[in-house]
Amino acid sequence: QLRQNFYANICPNVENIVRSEVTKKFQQTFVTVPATLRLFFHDCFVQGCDASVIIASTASNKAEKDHPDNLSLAGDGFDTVIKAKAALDAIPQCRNRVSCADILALATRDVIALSGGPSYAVELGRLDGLVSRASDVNGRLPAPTFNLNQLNSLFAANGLTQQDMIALSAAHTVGFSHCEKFSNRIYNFAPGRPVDPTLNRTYATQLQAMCPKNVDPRVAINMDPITPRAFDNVYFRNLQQGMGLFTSDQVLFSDGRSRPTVNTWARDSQAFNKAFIQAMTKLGRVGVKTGRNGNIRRDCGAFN
Ligand code: HEM
Ligand SMILES: [Ca+2]
Ligand SMILES: [Ca+2]
Repeated sequence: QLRQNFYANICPNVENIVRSEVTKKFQQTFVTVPATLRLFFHDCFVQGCDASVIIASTASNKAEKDHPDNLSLAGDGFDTVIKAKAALDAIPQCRNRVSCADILALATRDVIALSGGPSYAVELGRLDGLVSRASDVNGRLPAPTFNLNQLNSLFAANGLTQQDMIALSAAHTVGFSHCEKFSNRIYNFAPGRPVDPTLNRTYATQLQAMCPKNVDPRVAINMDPITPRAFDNVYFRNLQQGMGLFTSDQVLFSDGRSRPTVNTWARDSQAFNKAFIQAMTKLGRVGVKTGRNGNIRRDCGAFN
């Protein structure tokens, strides 16, 4: 099982070394924050938190990162882990002793704190996985069109409650989305009703301006239009205003079963922070590898 201070005798400075590399990377580009956070989520939901998402494809194996749902993972997340790993490997005592999965868990905690979110103790001791197949991603990641039942059942399959799911969705308080991920909501929602009625009218018009039909597919927009670079509970206030970007965001307010939680966390950032920390800690326990199911990779992007 995981525990805090797992590396106390193996690599006592691991947390400082990772934090200092993540901070350097953050100073170069803010994208480090959303990229690392999303990478951690996509790792944990497929084969557990085992860095399987970081593995590169080879001639004989199409890896998770080349599944369509992972193609939009920003390179800066992978790069953050690789840089932190290199810094650890430069210290003889730490060389190849810290798993890539744990580095990603620590880096995720650090990017959240760097962008103004809560900090928390990270449980450690994950091993890196021995399998990474694109086909394993099928059906394991949520789609932006999901309704509450679909969200709840996918998160429940990972041991997470509706509360955890709502708290984790607030990760969309930072970062970007490509236009195609929500274009259905602004152009062809339903026959005779092009715009999703749960979408704020002004916001819908702004989205149409930023994402015209036939927009360059590389265009990406802020998911939180108000505080895109702050990890905060404005995500929930946006939902109250009809400014959730995806169906899967806005449904948390539209559906009466999740709306009370959204309202509470929109009002009370302390309560949100507490729930978020608990949910991230639970996310970090999903499918953890121990013993013969894993190892510590020498290169996070390739099996030993
Ligand atoms: C609840 C269901 C979720 C759905 C349907 C969903 C879907 C998406 C989609 C479609 C994007 C845009 C990708 C793109 O166009 O590049 C995105 C971005 C993002 N997601 Fe989620 N997501 C969900 C939950 C989460 C969770 C639990 C986390 C982390 C704890 C997370 C973190 C992020 C981040 C940080 C980004 C921005 C990435 C970037 O700017 O590079 N998401 N998500
Ligand atoms: Ca994984
Ligand atoms: Ca924000």
